[in-house]
Amino acid sequence: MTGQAVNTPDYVLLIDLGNTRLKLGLWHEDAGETRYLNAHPHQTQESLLDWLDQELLRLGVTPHKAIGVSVASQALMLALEGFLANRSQPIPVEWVWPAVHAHGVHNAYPDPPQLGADRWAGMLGVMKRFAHEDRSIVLANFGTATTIDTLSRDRRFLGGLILPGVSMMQMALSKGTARLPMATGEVADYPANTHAAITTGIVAAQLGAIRRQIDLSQERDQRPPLMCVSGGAWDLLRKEWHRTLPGTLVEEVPNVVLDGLSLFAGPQLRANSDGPVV
Ligand SMILES: Nc1ncnc2c1ncn2[C@@H]1O[C@H](COP(=O)(O)OP(=O)(O)O)[C@@H](O)[C@H]1O
Ligand SMILES: CC(C)(COP(=O)(O)O)[C@@H](O)C(=O)NCCC(=O)O
Repeated sequence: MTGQAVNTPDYVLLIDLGNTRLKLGLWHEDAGETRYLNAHPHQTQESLLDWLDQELLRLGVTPHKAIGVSVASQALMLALEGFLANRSQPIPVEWVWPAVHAHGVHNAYPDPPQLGADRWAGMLGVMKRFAHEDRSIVLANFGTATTIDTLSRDRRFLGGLILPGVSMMQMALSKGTARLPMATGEVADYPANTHAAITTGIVAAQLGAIRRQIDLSQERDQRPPLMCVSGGAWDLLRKEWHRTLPGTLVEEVPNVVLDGLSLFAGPQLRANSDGPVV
């Protein structure tokens, strides 16, 4: 029937369900590429599902399945699965969980399910994107939390840091003290007002943590790592990054988690994985 979405076996919906936003992509099997769609916050389940409905209507094709990672609540995952399963053309969801090894990457976590699935997909995403890079890769994701993960030259995920994200740091200071506001100041060398003092402290904490991981790679490899950055809060840090870490190679990879997920979308590529896809 004209105008009706067709359930097409060569399209796979990619879902990155973070603590703040859902990020969506569409993998096209024949073209071997991902169309990055959009992102939406999920303060309320209802508004998220309304938004998703609109996004799916706009696609013009119905993916035959979805592949996702989630670090959000089980309840939200189930709501999303139910919503996609109950459409006139159902889209079953396969969730990707961290494994000991997948797509050429070894996982440092002795208990892989403990690792955030988004961090694992991020490591696979940089691996895919920079397959020929002969240096360590440090991926900093500035999401709800900030994570700073290192992939070694021989493609082992070595481990990484978790710290509160930019907004979470701002909220913690404002909620946990009597006198500190939600800061909106500018970064300064020696801040002389409260807003600037908070903003500068937060930016310094974020970039200082990254410097630590860069220095560790430098010591181990005797050369600097390739730095990759992603996440909604990166925009707030970009300017200060270039001021405090001049000369550091940096690649902006906003869709790196979706890139990692796309490895599980194609049958040939998926066969290379020994990780659980459940
Ligand atoms: N329009 C926006 N909506 C929500 N968060 C935003 C927005 N713009 C920037 N941010 C920042 O991005 C963070 C969320 O980034 P995101 O990559 O979506 O995180 P997550 O993967 O945890 O869902 C927020 O904590 C906030 O600091
Ligand atoms: C660290 C995280 C909260 C980051 O989530 P995000 O900010 O991307 O929503 C998430 O990856 C997570 O819940 N991890 C589990 C613990 C771990 O990775 O060790």
